[in-house]
Amino acid sequence: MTAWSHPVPRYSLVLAGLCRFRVEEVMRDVPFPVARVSQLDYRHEGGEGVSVEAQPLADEYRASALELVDLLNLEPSSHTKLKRLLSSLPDHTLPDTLTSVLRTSFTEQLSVLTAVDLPLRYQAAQPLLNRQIAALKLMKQGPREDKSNDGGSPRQHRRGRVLQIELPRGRRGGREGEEEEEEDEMKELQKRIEKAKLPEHALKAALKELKRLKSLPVQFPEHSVARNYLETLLDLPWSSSTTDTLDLQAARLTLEADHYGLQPVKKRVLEYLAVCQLTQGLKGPILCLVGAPGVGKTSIGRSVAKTLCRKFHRISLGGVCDQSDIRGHRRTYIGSLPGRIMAGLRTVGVRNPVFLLDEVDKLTRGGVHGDPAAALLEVLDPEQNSSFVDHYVGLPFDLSKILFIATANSVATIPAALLDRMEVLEVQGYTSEEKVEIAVRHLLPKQLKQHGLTPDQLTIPPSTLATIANNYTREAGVRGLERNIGAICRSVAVKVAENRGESGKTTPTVVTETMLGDILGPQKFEHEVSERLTRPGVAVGLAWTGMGGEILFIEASRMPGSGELTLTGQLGDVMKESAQIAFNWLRSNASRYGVQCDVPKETDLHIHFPAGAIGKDGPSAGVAIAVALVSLYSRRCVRSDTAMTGEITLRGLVLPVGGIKEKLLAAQRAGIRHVVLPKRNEKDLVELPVNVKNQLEVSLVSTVEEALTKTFDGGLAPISKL
Ligand SMILES: Nc1ncnc2c1ncn2[C@@H]1O[C@H](COP(=O)(O)OP(=O)(O)OP(=O)(O)O)[C@@H](O)[C@H]1O
Repeated sequence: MTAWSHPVPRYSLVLAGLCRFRVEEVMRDVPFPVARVSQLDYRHEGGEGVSVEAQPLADEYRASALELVDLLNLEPSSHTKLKRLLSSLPDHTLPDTLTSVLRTSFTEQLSVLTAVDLPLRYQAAQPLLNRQIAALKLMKQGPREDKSNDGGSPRQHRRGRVLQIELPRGRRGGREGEEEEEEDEMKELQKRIEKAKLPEHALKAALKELKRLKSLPVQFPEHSVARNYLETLLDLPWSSSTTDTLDLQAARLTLEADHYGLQPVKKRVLEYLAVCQLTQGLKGPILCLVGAPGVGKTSIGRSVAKTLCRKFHRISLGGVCDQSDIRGHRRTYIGSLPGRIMAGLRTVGVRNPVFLLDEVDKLTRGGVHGDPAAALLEVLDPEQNSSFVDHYVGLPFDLSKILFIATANSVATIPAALLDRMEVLEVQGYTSEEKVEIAVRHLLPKQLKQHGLTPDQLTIPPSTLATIANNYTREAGVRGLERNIGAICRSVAVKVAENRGESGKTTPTVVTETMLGDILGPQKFEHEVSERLTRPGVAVGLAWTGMGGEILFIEASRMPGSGELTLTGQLGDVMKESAQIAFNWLRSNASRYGVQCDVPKETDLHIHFPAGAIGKDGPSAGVAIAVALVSLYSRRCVRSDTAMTGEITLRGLVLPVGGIKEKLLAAQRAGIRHVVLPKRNEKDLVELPVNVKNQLEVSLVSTVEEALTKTFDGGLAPISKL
């Protein structure tokens, strides 16, 4: 098994306000505004303190700020850190910094920002800080009913108390305005509830929550929790859906237009859609598209949604290790959220979208907070999903109208119970020729459009595309190819933009193979097989991973020592056992091949699988290991155009292995001309594209003996019979 990780670039933009200024004149608007400004305040870092007049106000403000920190219930270490941070802030920046983090309205923030004179700024900022402190104190006391009975709701009493503590008389009008604003918002929510066409159980829950929301002071954390919940409830598509417009003929055309090749997958997808149409339902098995990265799995999902005129949403399951990712967190937790299914429904706004469950094979199983696969099972089970209850939403929601399509790189790691509910559709890797076709028909036009170019401005001939596919990428899919085409488009876009600036005209660019070095840098992959097979003890195996097929070098070497067998290259147990089997087969057959297999005592044997940083496992390298060992001990080189795959037994039989098509495509990509395969894999050759069949000579073998006759120039036959 192999694993690669590509670093994902992340950027952060930091904006810092330096001073207050007044715009005197706007000189230009596009591409960004440029203005002449006059500076209103500016202090050098660590500069002078505040004026004598402002100092008492500054001291009072700082004391309140420290009081606020004490009320925050922080961990001791965070508490100390925050206090230290506050003490390090100069007096004149404190009101700006703190106001920006307090719970304040936009108008209030603006009032602090527009106060250029420091005393005025403190006067504007202090009440806001006081209000927050009072609210925190009140919260600490806990919600209590106000006994004074002069009408109005308990919430108004509590709100009133907070306001009396901290609002100077002059600002009370502002707070009343805010209260009115909030009342309006409640009315708005009420209207939304009425309009939302909620089913009865959801309507009841929404009205109950609204009632609760009205009774909660806005400063209470529960207020925002209740509000978020109500908004989630109202955003869910309880009754809205799109109308399916399934026309099989049109579906066929869309699938053909969007994808080159992939005939078996398209055929099966059409069958699936036809059954959906006839049964007016989607109770069939969930389709699971399995294949290497970049072979078009997501893209097929998107086309299915397009053919049905449904909305499409992709849910990435990679790394999901907690069932609450699927089923949501219970609302008792602050910051709890609905699960990915409900969040997806909220995003698409209809209850019958196409959901693509991406990377089901990357679900982490057996997490401490419940198995996400079990939760997913419930989502996908047609018997249960008509009343799926997300922990956050807490109400049954009908998921049966959703069309789920799953994708995975390999079936091996899909949880068995999930796999049982799915119909696996293999999406194979592409040959070099197919990649060029895909690039010409789809990738290049797409990239041109994305970069604002036209075919008149940039042409990449098929021969150049083939060089990119063969020498700049080594992949089963076409994502790397698309990325390289994107890089060419970017470099041409610069030229086009520059030329346009000068003369208003563009010169067409035809990218030849010789230009690739300048644009994409040196070639990343070469046909190195023949160079590496010039010494005895080296053989080429064929491996299959979730990333597609690979060629795998095997190097064996012996040296004086004490009879030790060393295996390196991050091998899994099964692969180590394969090496042991191959070696012991050779020891028991050494005399028949006239070789001195004298490992015990006099020599050490070392077998290495290069690309040592990548983990490898599986039994399919057995034949290749045996061949490398025979090559080492017989001092004969393996054929320089040959690669092989197959499991071996101790008796020297060659057993069938998986991933034949991907392995043969990888061999063809690496410039191999001859492959040795287990005889029992003959049936897998049927699905091989004709051009690959024509380019590769295939030898089918049942025993290691037969394999040896095929892998050495002139063959290698035993000198005596068994
Ligand atoms: N047969 C094809 N015809 C046209 N375009 C294709 C074909 N195969 C792949 N592509 C294009 O290649 C790109 C990558 O495909 P996509 O994202 O669907 O891959 P994927 O199999 O879902 O990969 P992953 O497993 O990494 O999610 C997309 O731009 C897609 O349109």
